[in-house]
Amino acid sequence: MKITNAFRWDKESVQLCEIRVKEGIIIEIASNLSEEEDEEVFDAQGTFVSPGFTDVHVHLREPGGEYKETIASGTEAALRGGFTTICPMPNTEPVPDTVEHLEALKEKINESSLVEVLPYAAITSGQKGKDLNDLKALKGADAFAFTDDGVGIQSAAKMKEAMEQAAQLHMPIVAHCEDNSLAGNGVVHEGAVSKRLGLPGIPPSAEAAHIARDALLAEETGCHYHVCHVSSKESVRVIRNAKEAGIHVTAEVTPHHLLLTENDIIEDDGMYKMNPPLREETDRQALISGLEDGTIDCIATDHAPHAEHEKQQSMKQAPFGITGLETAFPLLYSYFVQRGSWSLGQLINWMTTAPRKIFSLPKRELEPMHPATLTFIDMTGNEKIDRYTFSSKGKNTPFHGVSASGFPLFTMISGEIVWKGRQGQ
Ligand SMILES: NC(=O)N[C@@H](CC(=O)O)C(=O)O
Ligand SMILES: [Zn+2]
Ligand SMILES: [Zn+2]
Repeated sequence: MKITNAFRWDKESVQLCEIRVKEGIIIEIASNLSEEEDEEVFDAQGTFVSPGFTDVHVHLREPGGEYKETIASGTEAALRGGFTTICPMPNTEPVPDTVEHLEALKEKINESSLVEVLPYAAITSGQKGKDLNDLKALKGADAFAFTDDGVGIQSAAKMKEAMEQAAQLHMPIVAHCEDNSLAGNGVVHEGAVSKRLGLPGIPPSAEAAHIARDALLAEETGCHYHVCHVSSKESVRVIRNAKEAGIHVTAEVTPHHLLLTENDIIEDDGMYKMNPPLREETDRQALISGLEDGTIDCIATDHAPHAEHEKQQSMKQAPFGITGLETAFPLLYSYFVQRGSWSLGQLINWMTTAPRKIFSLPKRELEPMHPATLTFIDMTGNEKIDRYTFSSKGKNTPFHGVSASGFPLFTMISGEIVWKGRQGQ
C-alpha cells in the first residue's frame, strides 16, 4: 500500500510525504515514492500522520463497572482519540491482583479490544494496601507494571517491600500519590475555591509527601518509580530533586492539569471533580515547565469515565475523574502548538515515544521497519467538543463546547484502517 498526501513531522518542520507499507510494516518514507504496479493507494487527504498515541493511564471499568465503560467502548474512544496502545488501571471489580484475575481480564481484552491494551496488575490484594500480591507470578502473567491507582499506599513499609520485589523483577512501581491523613475527605484543591464554595480541601502536600517518601524508597531499593498524574509545583520540585540525585523516577501529567486550574470551578459541580484536584495557576505553570525541561516525562490522560447520574451530583457526592481519550490531542494541539508554545514534534513525542521509553515498550516511530500503526489528524478543521458524540460511555468532561483543532480522522493498525469514524459521521 502507498499512503499519499500525508504530512509528517520531519526533525524541525511539517513536510508532505508518501509512505509505503507492506505486510503491516512501514517500508519507505519519502516526499515522492515510485509507482508500483497494482499497488493500493490510500489518500491521507492532507492529514498529519503520527505513530499511534500511547496512553499509560486509563480506566476501562471492565470487569465490574461496565455501566461506566467497557473494554469495547473504551478502546473505541482510544481509536477516536488517536491512541493505539492503552494501559488500564486495576481499580476494577475484581481487582487484577491474582494470576487468575489477570488472565480473566486478558481474555476479555482479547475478545473485545480494538487497540493494544496492556493491563496493570495491583500491588496489594484488593488494592487495600495491606497484603502484597505475588508480583513475580503477576509478571509471569504479563502484567504491564504494578500499581494501586485510585488509592495511595499509606504504609511506607508496605511500599518499600513492594519496591524491593519490583526491583528484583525489573518491573516499575507506578504510584497514585496521596497521603490520606493529609487529603482527608477533601474534594477540591485546598485554597481559594475550597474556601469560596465551603468545600473540604486537598493540600498539595498530600501528593508531594508521598512522592518524597517514595523517591527515598526508590533510591534505597533501586526500583523504577513512576508517578501518576502530577498536579502541584511542590511535586514537580520533589521529582526534579530526585532526578538530580540520580534516582530512577519518571512522571506523567494529564491534559486537564496542563489546561485548567481551580479558577475554572465556578460552582459546586461534580464535573470538575478529579483526583488529584485542579490546582492554582502557579501549579499549572510548574507542570508545563516541568514537562518542557524533562522533569515530567510524558502525558497520560487518566481517562476516568463515570455515568451521567454520578457526575451530575455535587462535589461531595460525585466520584472523582473525567474522561480524556477523545479530547487529549485536540486540546493540547490547539492550546499549546497552535499558539506557538510547543512544536508539534514535542507534543507528539510526549504522546508516543516518551511513554513507550519509560516502560521499555517496543518503539513505534514513523520510520522504516516500524509497524504501520498510525493516526491521521485533521490539522485544519475546527470543531466544538461535543461530549454526546463520544465513543466512551463516560460523557464526563469539563471541556464540552470548547473549540479545538487536531481531531483524528482515521486510525491505522498494522497497515489496516481500523477506524474512520469522523469520515463516516
Ligand atoms: N483520577 C480520578 O479522579 N479518578 C480515577 C482514579 C485515579 O486515577 O486515582 C478513577 O478511577 O475514577
Ligand atoms: Zn490516581
Ligand atoms: Zn487513574
